[in-house]
Amino acid sequence: KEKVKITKEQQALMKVVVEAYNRHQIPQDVAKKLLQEQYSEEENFLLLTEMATSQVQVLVEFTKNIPGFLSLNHEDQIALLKGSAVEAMFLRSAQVFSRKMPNGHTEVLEERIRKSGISEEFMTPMFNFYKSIGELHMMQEEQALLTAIAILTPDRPYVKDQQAVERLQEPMLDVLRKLCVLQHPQEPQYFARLLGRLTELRTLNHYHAEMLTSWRMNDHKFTPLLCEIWDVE
Ligand SMILES: CC(C)NC(=O)n1c(-c2ccccc2)cc2c1CN(S(=O)(=O)c1cccs1)CC2
Repeated sequence: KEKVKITKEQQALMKVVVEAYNRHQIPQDVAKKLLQEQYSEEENFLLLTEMATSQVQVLVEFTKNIPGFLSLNHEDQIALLKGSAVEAMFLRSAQVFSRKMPNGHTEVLEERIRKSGISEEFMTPMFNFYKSIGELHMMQEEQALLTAIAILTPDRPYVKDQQAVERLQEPMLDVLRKLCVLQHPQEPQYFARLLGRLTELRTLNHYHAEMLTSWRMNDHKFTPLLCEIWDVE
């Protein structure tokens, strides 16, 4: 059985990505607000708008710290950010949702999200995803690398130089694969399960587009940043 070894430069790459991931966290006070006293549907929606807007800012800062990203063609940088924004939001949501919270908090959080004006039909796939991420008990290195891998997806719409994006994504996939083998020796399928979550994420893109349409119907307002990153209005 070949001994899997993470090289010095892979160690360095992982360190940069994990530090960037941890440096750019959503302000806890915003997440805490969701757990505080009873909110109306309208206020829950506004809170999610605030959290999602803050997360997009965090996403942009994290992405700028991915080695090589800023050397990509500028239009491609925008195409990758817009193409991955919703997936990164769902991935971050799943990580926030499956974080160990004082007992009862997860249920309160779920309640607030369910009462925020999002149509019932999107709740099941959304919460199924949160739970499927939670079951993986991902380490923060895995969370950071998986988010970077999702952002560096070469076949997003309008990406011109896909090879350049592949050249950035492949080293991330290599180090994540080795990390999974080293951290989960008794679960050889773990890396494949992580990548399977990325496939599940893509289906959530579709649900999100439908959510947006239904919100627009009942005249829900979003922030300029969300409108820009989601291409609405
Ligand atoms: C952590 C942040 C990024 N999560 C977040 O904002 N959530 C969370 C969520 C999940 C777990 C814990 C805490 C929060 C659920 C939902 C959203 C946002 N979206 S949205 O972006 O479509 C939206 C924006 C405005 C109105 S609806 C709807 C669903």
